Amino acid sequence: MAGNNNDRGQEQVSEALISLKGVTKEYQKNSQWIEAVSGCDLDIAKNEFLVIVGPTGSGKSTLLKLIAGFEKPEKGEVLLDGEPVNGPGSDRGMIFQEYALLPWRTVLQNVELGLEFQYGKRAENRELAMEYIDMVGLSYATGKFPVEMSGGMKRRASLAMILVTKPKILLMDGPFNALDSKTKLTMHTEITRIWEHEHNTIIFVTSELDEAVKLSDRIAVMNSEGRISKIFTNDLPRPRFGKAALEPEFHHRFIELREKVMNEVKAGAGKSVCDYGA
Ligand SMILES: Nc1ncnc2c1ncn2[C@@H]1O[C@H](COP(=O)(O)OP(=O)(O)OP(=O)(O)O)[C@@H](O)[C@H]1O
Repeated sequence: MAGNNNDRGQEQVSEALISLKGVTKEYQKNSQWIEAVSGCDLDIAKNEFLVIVGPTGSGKSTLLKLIAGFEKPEKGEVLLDGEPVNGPGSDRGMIFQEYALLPWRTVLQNVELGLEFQYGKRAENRELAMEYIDMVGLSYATGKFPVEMSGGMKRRASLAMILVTKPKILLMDGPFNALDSKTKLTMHTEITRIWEHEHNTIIFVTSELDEAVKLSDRIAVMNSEGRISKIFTNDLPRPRFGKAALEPEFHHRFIELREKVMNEVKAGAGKSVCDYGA
């Protein structure tokens, strides 16, 4: 079974925060039923930064939606702290590729909205919103509307909107796709800093292997059959930015892991599109 074909990464999770047990999700596509996710077993530890990679259509987004509770499995179960997930909850915050900002609200008003949904209008919402806007480095732009902001600023604002509600689990689906490389680098530093500060558990989908190796504790590879073919443990020391990343030994290990993951993705791509580059 695919879930058993794991690297030692799977063995290291002694106490799982999230457990997927034999999870299968089917969709009807072109009048046929397909298994978008097929018999997945996966344990994710508290405070872990897990990155999921795989070819197009391998079920990465579907796996996140199952953990978020937006989708229900046909077979198997998703457990959170040992309890079955029956729907979305404030303990899980999902960040999509698209921005979730309301165009007629400023940064501050958008971030406050997250709190209003959860707690209603309260005096302390503004102060808390400001704290998280500061955390994502946007304090200079609290009064700006989405139309006045760059892609990077909108990502930051979306991140603050979710983070302010303090979800213990962050589900991030290609959150930094389509950002220019400089902004992406800043976002990588920021999300790592926030994760270290807030101690949340992050499950992050990407189509970029550099991003996967830079951010992860472990990397789960999905294949064209919707299965997890392998889980790699990422032993690279942190921090992984700036001077540390320029050390020859670090660079060598970085490339080595990237290659291994790349080979696994390619091996599992089948006929599906594999846009992970050379
Ligand atoms: N709501 C849906 N209805 C029908 N089919 C769906 C639905 N959502 C996903 N699928 C199909 O399920 C499979 C897995 O989709 P999913 O979006 O999870 O893959 P992915 O790995 O995230 O892909 P990508 O990297 O292209 O975003 C694909 O074949 C997709 O077309």
